[in-house]
Amino acid sequence: MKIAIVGGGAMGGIWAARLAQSQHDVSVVDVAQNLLETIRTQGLTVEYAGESVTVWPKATDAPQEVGAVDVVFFFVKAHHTASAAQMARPLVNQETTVVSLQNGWGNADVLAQFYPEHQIVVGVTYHSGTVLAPGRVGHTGKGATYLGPYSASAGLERTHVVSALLAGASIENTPTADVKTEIWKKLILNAATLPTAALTTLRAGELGQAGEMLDLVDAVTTESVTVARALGYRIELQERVERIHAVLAGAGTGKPSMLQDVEGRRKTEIEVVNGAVVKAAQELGVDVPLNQACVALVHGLERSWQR
Ligand SMILES: NC(=O)C1=CN([C@@H]2O[C@H](COP(=O)(O)OP(=O)(O)OC[C@H]3O[C@@H](n4cnc5c(N)ncnc54)[C@H](OP(=O)(O)O)[C@@H]3O)[C@@H](O)[C@H]2O)C=CC1
Ligand SMILES: CC(C)(CO)C(=O)C(=O)O
Repeated sequence: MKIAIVGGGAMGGIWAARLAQSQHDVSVVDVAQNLLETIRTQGLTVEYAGESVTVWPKATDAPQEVGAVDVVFFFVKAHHTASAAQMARPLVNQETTVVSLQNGWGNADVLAQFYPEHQIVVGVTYHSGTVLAPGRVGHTGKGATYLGPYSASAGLERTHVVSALLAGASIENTPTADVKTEIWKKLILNAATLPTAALTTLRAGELGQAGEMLDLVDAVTTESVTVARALGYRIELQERVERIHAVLAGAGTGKPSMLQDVEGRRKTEIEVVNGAVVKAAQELGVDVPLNQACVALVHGLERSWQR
């Protein structure tokens, strides 16, 4: 299949390597010139458990050179989704399936401003990755991936095509019509783990060690689960707490994505993570002081970089 990955950083790099290894025609579309130059001259290298694989996808900032593809995966940060979707228009014709497995709430709504709703497949992934250098990615954790149609009226055909594509590239995944529940479940994980890691510089495994920080992770989880349940999602607190502890332990020395952003002094996704929980809570009239504190602290940190 002809595949494009828009955003060839940590997650996009992992996806591009897996799909290229499965003999698909993969193009990485990105704006970072040093990344594109490295992929063109040295290939894209992904390291996992002490082993590394190098693949040679096309790498470009000119999607018109690639043309329409069968599937395009968006792996940019949420605040870049709109500009990336605008740039990626030449990749999409009426056959193309557009996929977002980004973190946070609202990415697919943005994509739907650019592409027909029935072509969009949305979901979440519990894989994790770290950019070690441009074009060199550490695949720090493996986990489940959930996919489903963005539009309730769309049916699961496109979801199954993407699911088979990923399964063929050894990316285990579950197609589901109830993908919004899975997106909220991941949002709860991210709200609990991303600002706590970003504000302390603790890596995933360190954050998962028993103690006051893990207690705080659990308390943010409890708050966000209350909001999700008030919205009508069937999400169990105990399941979330156990899964979050397992994901943190499994990601070991990996740096949660918001910590990577803070270390690089890049704008974070706090707005679409804890910010989304706060927004939903305000609409419901529920108090979420911990999520609010996370938003304020991360915004404060971002503001300090402008001094
Ligand atoms: N890292 C992780 O472990 C996980 C991340 N995610 C989610 O996946 C998404 C991607 O995250 P991650 O891989 O960490 O991000 P990265 O920052 O590692 O990679 C994003 C890439 O997109 C590029 N980019 C920025 N703007 C555009 C644009 N307009 N068009 C094309 N490319 C662009 C960036 O370039 P530049 O650097 O120059 O901005 C960068 O190379 C996020 O939503 C994240 O939350 C989900 C699960 C785990
Ligand atoms: C690794 C994980 C699952 C949680 O921190 C993640 O989603 C991220 O880093 O963005």
